[in-house]
Amino acid sequence: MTRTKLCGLTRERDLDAAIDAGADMVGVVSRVPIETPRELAPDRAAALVDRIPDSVTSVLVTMPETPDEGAALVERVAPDAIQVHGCSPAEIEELSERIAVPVIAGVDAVDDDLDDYATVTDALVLDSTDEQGAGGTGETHDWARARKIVADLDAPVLLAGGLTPENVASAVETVAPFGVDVSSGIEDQQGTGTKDHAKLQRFVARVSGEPLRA
Ligand SMILES: O=C(O)c1ccccc1N[C@@H]1O[C@H](COP(=O)(O)O)[C@@H](O)[C@H]1O
Repeated sequence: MTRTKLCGLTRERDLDAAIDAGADMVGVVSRVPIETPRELAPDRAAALVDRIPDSVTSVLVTMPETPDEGAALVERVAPDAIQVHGCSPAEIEELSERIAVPVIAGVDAVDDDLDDYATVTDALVLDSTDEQGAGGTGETHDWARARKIVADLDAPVLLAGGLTPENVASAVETVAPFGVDVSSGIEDQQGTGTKDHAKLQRFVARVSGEPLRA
């Protein structure tokens, strides 16, 4: 079974739609040093996380400057897992030692040090990142290379980067990841930070291969 993570949720109604659609994981973005419409203040991120039922994994997506900053944000937002972008393996190892929740590393699919991340994290998000390591770019990457990474790495890999309801079934077939992760591809217009509920339902249905829920 391929897990589905729907990310960059900014509104209660989008979060509820993601949960109703059957997402396994849902993500909120907070404290990132880039311009993104998906960024929430920590208290707002905490309020959304508080709404998520135990059956769905809440993921805090962030780009901490230091492990201390990441640990403080986890304490404030109280997610089930933290996804960090732009961190070195050493910083991730230090963060893991300070918190009680799993750490997911957001990494660029073209990097060649992914083994170093796999040894210190609970999972990887294999993404198309910008020069600061941020995701949410809406860009796909080389899925043939991604398939090899998934097969070779000793850690669960979530495939991200430019996934949409239209291409996700093909991505799953080509890459065979542990899970898939989407943000901009289910927005009403790319880059708005608000989700199109029909798109997110279609995305989850295409991953599971099940007919759309009523
Ligand atoms: O979404 C963002 O703005 C963001 C900012 C900083 C770090 C990560 C971010 N998003 C992550 O990007 C992938 C999916 O991106 P997309 O589907 O290509 O838009 C996902 O893991 C988000 O958590």
